[in-house]
Amino acid sequence: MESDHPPLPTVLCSVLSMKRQSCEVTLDPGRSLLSWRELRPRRGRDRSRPGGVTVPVAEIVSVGEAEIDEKYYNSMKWQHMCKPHAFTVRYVQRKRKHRWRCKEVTFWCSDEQLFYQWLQALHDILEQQTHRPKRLLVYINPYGGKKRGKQIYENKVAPLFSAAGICTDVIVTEYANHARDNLYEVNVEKYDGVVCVGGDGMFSEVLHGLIGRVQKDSDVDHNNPNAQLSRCNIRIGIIPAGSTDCVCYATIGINDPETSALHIILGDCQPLDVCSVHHKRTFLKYSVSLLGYGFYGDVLKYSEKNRWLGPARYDVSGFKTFLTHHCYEGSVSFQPAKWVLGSPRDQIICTSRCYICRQSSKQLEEQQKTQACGSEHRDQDDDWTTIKGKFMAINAVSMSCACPRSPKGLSPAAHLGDGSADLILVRKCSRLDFLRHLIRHTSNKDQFDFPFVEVYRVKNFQFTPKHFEDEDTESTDIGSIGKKNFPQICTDHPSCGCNHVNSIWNCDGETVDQTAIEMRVHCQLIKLFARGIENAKLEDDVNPSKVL
Ligand SMILES: Nc1ncnc2c1ncn2[C@@H]1O[C@H](COP(=O)(O)OP(=O)(O)OP(=O)(O)O)[C@@H](O)[C@H]1O
Repeated sequence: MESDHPPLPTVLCSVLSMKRQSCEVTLDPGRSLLSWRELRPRRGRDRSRPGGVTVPVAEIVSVGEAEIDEKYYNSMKWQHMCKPHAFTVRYVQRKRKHRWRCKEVTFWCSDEQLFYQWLQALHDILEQQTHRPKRLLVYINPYGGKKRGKQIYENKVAPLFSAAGICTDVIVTEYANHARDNLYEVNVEKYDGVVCVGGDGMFSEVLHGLIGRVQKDSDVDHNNPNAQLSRCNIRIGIIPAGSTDCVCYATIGINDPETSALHIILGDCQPLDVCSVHHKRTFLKYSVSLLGYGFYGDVLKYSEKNRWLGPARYDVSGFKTFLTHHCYEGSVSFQPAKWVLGSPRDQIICTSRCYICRQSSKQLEEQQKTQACGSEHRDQDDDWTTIKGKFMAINAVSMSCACPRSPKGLSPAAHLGDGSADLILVRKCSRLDFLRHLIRHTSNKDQFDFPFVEVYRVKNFQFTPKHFEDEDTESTDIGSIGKKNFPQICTDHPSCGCNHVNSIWNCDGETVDQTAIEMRVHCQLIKLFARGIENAKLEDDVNPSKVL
């Protein structure tokens, strides 16, 4: 009688040589682990402790025939090898602060047959990692950040892609929006991912190109603020080479090109919420990190005027904006995200394999199933909350927005893929109070714990500046009002600090001209080659390569 169970994969275990030491090397396909340990620990090592390394197959970067170093081979002849038969395994090694490095180890086999058996077994097991990309489209911004995009890609990323057997088509952009426009034309189907080498602006270009392309292909009108956008299944990789690299930092935990390249090679997948921003029935932009009016809008306005200062422009402009201390009047309406499990002040940080994001993912799947069966999913329209006032800042963040300058970010407990954004309202306050609020972003204290700060977890919101409410809203474009210096109405005396012109919206570091906007969160609209920020303690229990 035949058994119903598939045959158990056989464990391959051999004695191979590594750095002139005999090692017991084991490939356990059942547990997806490659491990090795020295049979006789080298002098100076603790002999009572069996040393060894275990690497999950999921973290092997590549396996290949070793490049033979003649000198080394000659010194190996004592092992009775008449021909060199060695293979090299490259794998991920975790360093401090979420930094990854590609480590390599070479094993020497006593005969050709054993060598091919190992090579075949390792190739077979890597073939099963079907989520890994084989072909990538790469866009390089040669002018982002310190203008080192090309150099970073060629020196740190391309050699790793090539070692991992990834084919690439590389486009060095020639003008702003080159990547975005190109994504409307290329045959994206033939790629497993799109990689951008640059900063947040470059990522935003690729994001707009890809989402726009998918909506075009599936006949979705992106000008309709209520349209159900089609999800993009092609993943985006970010090789950080910009000034801030906020999206990379918040999804991987570090701005490091080699770490990002390794996440791409391993085929990581992190779903990400995207917010659409509209003015009436006109699409303006997509945002994945910060949509900020008031303080962060003004910081961007000044920093754009001073691009020649390079990355330092953000500090200069932040300081200047703080000194000007403007507040803006208007009304904010929003619908709370009632179904999400977390709240902005619960201190539950979004980490890799985040439970809250996974729950949203399940809900999204169920919603899509219901829609596929013909039932309409309807949002409730009756739970709008409106807040009127004078604001120093209105920020909607769909991720923590952590970056090296602000390691906790604007909303430390915001989630990457829960389908919501944290709406932070900083009401008019003294300069000192505002400074206290800003300083809290760099400390462990709750930055929302002030009487002038409110935070809500929302699925959408609308903002109307004060003067816009007083005007004929159907015919007036707010951007042009600002430009014409239309007299502004402040309900207090002019000395109240309310600004006479509007601020602008800062949408992921790009300016938006219109001030009256509506924003909606699209749950897990795109996917990144990332895994969220690893919780070092948890990850240690689950897998990483470690000395046992
Ligand atoms: N070849 C190019 N010439 C001029 N501008 C370009 C080119 N390629 C891309 N851009 C534009 O440059 C802008 C800034 O690029 P990028 O985001 O890479 O760097 P950055 O602004 O220094 O970094 P960050 O956005 O992280 O602060 C983007 O908005 C992008 O559209």
